[in-house]
Amino acid sequence: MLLLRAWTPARSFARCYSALAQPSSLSPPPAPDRTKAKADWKRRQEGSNFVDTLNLAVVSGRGGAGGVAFHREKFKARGPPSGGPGGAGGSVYLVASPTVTNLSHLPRTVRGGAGSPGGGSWLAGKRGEDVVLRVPVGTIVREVRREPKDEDAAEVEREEREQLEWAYEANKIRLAEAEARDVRWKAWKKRRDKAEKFGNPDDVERWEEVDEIEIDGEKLVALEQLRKALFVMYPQTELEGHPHFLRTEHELLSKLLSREIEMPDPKQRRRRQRRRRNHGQDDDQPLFLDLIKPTPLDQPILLVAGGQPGLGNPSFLTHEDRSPKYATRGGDGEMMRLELEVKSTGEVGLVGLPNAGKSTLLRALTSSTPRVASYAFTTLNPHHGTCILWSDGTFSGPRPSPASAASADITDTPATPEYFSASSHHQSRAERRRQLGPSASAIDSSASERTEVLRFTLTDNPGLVASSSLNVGLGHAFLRHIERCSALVYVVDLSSADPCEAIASLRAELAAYARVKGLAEGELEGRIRGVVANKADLFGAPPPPADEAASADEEEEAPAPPRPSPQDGQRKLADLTEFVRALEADDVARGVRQAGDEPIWVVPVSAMRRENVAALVGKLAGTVRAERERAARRDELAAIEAEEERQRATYERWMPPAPTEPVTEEK
Ligand SMILES: Nc1nc2c(ncn2[C@@H]2O[C@H](COP(=O)(O)OP(=O)(O)OP(=O)(O)O)[C@@H](O)[C@H]2O)c(=O)[nH]1
Ligand SMILES: [Mg+2]
Repeated sequence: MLLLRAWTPARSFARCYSALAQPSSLSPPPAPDRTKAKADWKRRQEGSNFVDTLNLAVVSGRGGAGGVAFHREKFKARGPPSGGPGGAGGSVYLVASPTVTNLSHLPRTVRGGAGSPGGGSWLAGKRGEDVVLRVPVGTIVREVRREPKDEDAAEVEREEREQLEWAYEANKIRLAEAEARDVRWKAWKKRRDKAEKFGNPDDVERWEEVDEIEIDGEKLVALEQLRKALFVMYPQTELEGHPHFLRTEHELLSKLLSREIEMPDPKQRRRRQRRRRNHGQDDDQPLFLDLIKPTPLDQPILLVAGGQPGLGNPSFLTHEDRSPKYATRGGDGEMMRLELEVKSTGEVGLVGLPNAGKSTLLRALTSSTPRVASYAFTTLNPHHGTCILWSDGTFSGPRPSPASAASADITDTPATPEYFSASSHHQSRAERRRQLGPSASAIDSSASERTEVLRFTLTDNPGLVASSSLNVGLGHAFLRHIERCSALVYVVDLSSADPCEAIASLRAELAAYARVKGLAEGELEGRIRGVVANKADLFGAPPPPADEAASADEEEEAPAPPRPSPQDGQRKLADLTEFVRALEADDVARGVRQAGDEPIWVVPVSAMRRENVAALVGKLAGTVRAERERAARRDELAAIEAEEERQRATYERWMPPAPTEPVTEEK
């Protein structure tokens, strides 16, 4: 009865609830991440379903029970046992995939399929379906454990253990009785057979069941409950005094006691934590994965293994027991709670204040189309683009835009660019090519001759504001994606009042964030490789109006404020370069940067008008090549170190230890 009481849903719910309500004294629950909720809300407001942090539970499927059946055939009334084994439960795997960019496709609970029970005619049950979670490359996976630290949970565990011990004791008594009875029965049968053959059968005493040892009622209930959870019985079978069955039961209970297998939970009311490697020992660390590289598809990472399949009744066939009328149930699935955090990995990350033109730049250099608008925080999640450099000196990033509306297609575009609008969908290819203008056809015509020289990824990050590092606003939600880029580039608005001030502010934020996250001193500032001075077109005379109608409109409007001269722009650019050199010297003095490193480049561009972007691509390509060389050198060094370590370990294993005491020679 006690066992039943321990497993009633109401009780376990009350316990779970109190376990949640009472914070454990050892590990205080983390404060709710308000910034995350705010970031998600803001993204939803903008119509984006980008999710970069997620808590989810993964549960593997339960194994199917083995079948209990006997073969039936014409002229063969009592065939052999023919129950098939159950199907194994489905496991849950994890794969870091380059084709996934966020976690919005993942549900809160992921379940592996349950295995089907085995059938008659030796038919095995169907395997439960495996589930593969696909997460973006750059995802950090942490296992969250709610340890049953509080007294209530410990009490449940103690009760469970007690039930198991009682069941074990009851089974032991019954087994001893059954075995003794078996011996007596065999002796009695021998006597009776002899008497029937040679003498008077009435001389042999009647077979009498000897009174069995009385077992405590609670212990019997505990045994019955566990029996139900462990075995499937043939209909209308009474195996209470069956020695072979009791022996199998004894083996299973011993394994449960020594924690070789887990306690079953017949109704699946409670999910078990992931099985510890050392069965209940605390030395098994929670799972932690940092998926920097894509996982090979043939080597997915196993999170929780599916439950073991149950055995069919032929598995219990022995010389003594020719018709076993029982099979075992499948093992329970496991559960693991995970916390996923995506930190995008890009080769070059764009860092800048809001409205500096980072998204416009990404559109100009790659075929990625992040939203662009003249207000701050247009971008709320990172956007990636790939820039390809061809042998003829061109780069195939941007989709060529209609020449007549060169600027209109970039500024203040809706979320869906016109390239994807319904009208352009139904255009013929020739029609679209005509619309794209002569530049597109020039590139296309030489496409067969040119070859790809370099390909790199660029990441447009949300704009940073002062105190982002303190998680103000959507601070860390934005900064986390900068952490992983191997090279960083500042994007500043050259036409703003003080571009140097912008760089100083960005630099301070990066330094503070590195400090908050426990990164090395100057880790993020040290990754700055260049500065893009954007909006250089705002200096000097405005471009001529596109058509007459537009110029007529402008004449009616109030006169525009005077534009700064090209000389102003050059002066600002020189100041900016000087400021960057001073920062570089400071970095070298602090040891963040090496004196021989390539200098930080400063390139003026107009991302909107796509002017001087070719020069910028050249600089970015140089940076990417240098970074790749550096990474290759690092990998080489790590490989040499690992090899040295391996050789040292081998040497220590095979060489005799040095004598500790001086050996005295006998004379
Ligand atoms: N004149 C001029 N305007 C530009 C240039 N680049 C961007 N802009 C304008 O600047 C505004 C902001 O551009 P975005 O690309 O959205 O800026 P952002 O840095 O991505 O902004 P957030 O996403 O808010 O961080 C838009 O109105 C663009 O049209 C440029 O080279 N010249
Ligand atoms: Mg943007």
